[in-house]
Amino acid sequence: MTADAIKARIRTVPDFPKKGIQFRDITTLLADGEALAMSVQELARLSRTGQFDSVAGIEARGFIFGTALAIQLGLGFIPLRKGGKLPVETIGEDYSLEYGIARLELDPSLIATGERVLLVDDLLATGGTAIAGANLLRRAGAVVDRALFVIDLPELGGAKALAAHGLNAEAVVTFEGH
Ligand SMILES: O=P(O)(O)OC[C@H]1O[C@H](OP(=O)(O)OP(=O)(O)O)[C@H](O)[C@@H]1O
Ligand SMILES: Nc1ncnc2[nH]cnc12
Repeated sequence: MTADAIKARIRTVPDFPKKGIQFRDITTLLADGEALAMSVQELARLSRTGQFDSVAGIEARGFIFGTALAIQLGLGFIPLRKGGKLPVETIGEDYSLEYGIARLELDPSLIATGERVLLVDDLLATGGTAIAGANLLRRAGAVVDRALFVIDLPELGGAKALAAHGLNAEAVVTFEGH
């Protein structure tokens, strides 16, 4: 029921940002206080089977849910930023996603060796973004084996791709089709 209520608040926009993409737009979910709170509660519930020292979120939409979850769990938040945004020395990964290519960067001094980091993003499609995020965190010394999403698009194979990289992926809701 909770998942259905959350799903009902997500808007689907065809052919954005490219023809053939069914864009799952979370802005309608964010604008609904009850649905937003439920989404964060569901992420917190999924996280309870693990022990974490911090939460990392992926710019931009992953910052919203990742920060809210970190506050809920009483943990710090690690931002994985898009290329060229951080004012210090960074490590970076280039990657492909459902509709393009991008780069993520991390300030490795934010991570203690062996720190257990929970990776969070709004949506899992091909998994390219989350794998790049996990790679960065691991290069900085973190232990990363869990990733949580509000939305999974299973037909794009993201969870399988993450599993091949040692990451267990779970999501609050799924959408069939692209
Ligand atoms: O599983 P993948 O195929 O890698 O796609 C998923 C990623 O795509 C979207 O981010 P986008 O790069 O559009 O950035 P935004 O959050 O800044 O809108 C989404 O927020 C995920 O991070
Ligand atoms: N179909 C989709 N909708 C929203 N964000 C996405 N990121 C990657 N694929 C997406």
